[in-house]
Amino acid sequence: MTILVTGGAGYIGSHMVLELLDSGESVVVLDNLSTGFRWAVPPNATLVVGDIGDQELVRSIVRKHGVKSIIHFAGSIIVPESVVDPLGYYHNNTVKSRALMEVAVEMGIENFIFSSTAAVYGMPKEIPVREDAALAPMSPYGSSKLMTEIMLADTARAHNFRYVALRYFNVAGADPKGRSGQSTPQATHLIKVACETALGKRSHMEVFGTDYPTADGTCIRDYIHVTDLVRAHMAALRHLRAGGQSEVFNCGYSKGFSVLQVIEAVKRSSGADFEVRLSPRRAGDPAAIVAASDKIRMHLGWRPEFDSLETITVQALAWEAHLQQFKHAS
Ligand SMILES: NC(=O)c1ccc[n+]([C@@H]2O[C@H](COP(=O)([O-])OP(=O)(O)OC[C@H]3O[C@@H](n4cnc5c(N)ncnc54)[C@H](O)[C@@H]3O)[C@@H](O)[C@H]2O)c1
Ligand SMILES: O=c1ccn([C@@H]2O[C@H](COP(=O)(O)OP(=O)(O)O[C@H]3O[C@H](CO)[C@H](O)[C@H](O)[C@H]3O)[C@@H](O)[C@H]2O)c(=O)[nH]1
Repeated sequence: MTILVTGGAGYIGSHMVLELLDSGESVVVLDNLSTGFRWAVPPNATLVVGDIGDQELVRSIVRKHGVKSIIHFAGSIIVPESVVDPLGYYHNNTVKSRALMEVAVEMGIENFIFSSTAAVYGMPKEIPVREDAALAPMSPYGSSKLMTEIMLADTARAHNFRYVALRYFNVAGADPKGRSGQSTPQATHLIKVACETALGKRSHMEVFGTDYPTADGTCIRDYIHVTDLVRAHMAALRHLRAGGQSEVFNCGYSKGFSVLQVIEAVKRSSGADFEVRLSPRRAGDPAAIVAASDKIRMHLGWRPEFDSLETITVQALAWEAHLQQFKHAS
């Protein structure tokens, strides 16, 4: 009953692999290492270096390892990059997800868990945003993920195929045991950038937009610890294995923090007072987005354990310091 984790050499995927192995599962990772790292896959998981769009390769992995469940993280993830390269994003996120799903249906995969995103909502009318809110992505990244969600829903209606799509809000933090963390060089995510600046890897950082209609003028996001997020996947897997129906769940804490509040938290956790420059808005950013999280709590019994901005920033800083020491990624 091996689980195929696509994108398992990446930030969230590597935490998923650790959680699965900790739970005694057998894991095979398929990753093209475009943004992931070979070292991020623990030796007791099998790593196949290749592309999710390579159907013959996926077929052979499913056959060889007796895969019954797929957790699909592989994709391109940067909102502003998707604005300048929409076709690249539709190709990697939508077209290749379709290829993967086609093999999943053909090979009788019973459980499929998909990494969706809060970006499918765009700028929601009501906050916290519920799963049944209008879907109006503001970036090709969000659209590329929404199109995959639509394909999943249609496929589940037509075939013996069940899925859970998890709409992640802003994922941050690192493995509490210090085994993995966000390692992407030239990362663009706020907490990662702030941690790099706190540790002197960058001379300063920027705040993108101070004229949003929020209390302090900067964007509000719901930051979820990566370990709580992968535990939501474990709950989704149990749900599907028990014969549960296809569902879509938000993954967030229902708590919003502004960009300036996050930077303050990183300053407090690190004790470093670094330079912060106020800059114009970045393309594709909604002003505020916070998850309604009652559905996942109720249906999957998910209970977060690390829902504090301080815990997230302290562990993200610890991982950043580890990276600097060992120069895993540069
Ligand atoms: N990080 C976030 O805040 C966030 C929020 C919402 C959703 N997500 C989603 O979660 C998933 C994982 O994100 P992450 O932050 O771990 O990013 P990441 O870049 O660290 O991981 C993505 C992994 O997928 C691999 N990959 C990319 N395209 C591939 C392909 N065609 N074939 C095989 N492997 C491929 C990369 O090498 C990498 O290891 C993505 O689907 C992303 O859209 C992330
Ligand atoms: O150096 C930085 C980096 C970010 N920001 C701001 O911080 C906020 C958060 O930005 P991130 O880049 O950390 O995250 P996003 O909200 O753009 O996107 C993330 O969350 C989305 C859902 O909300 C998607 O899931 C997406 O995959 C994931 O990258 C935004 O207002 C952004 O403009 C800065 O001010 N300075």
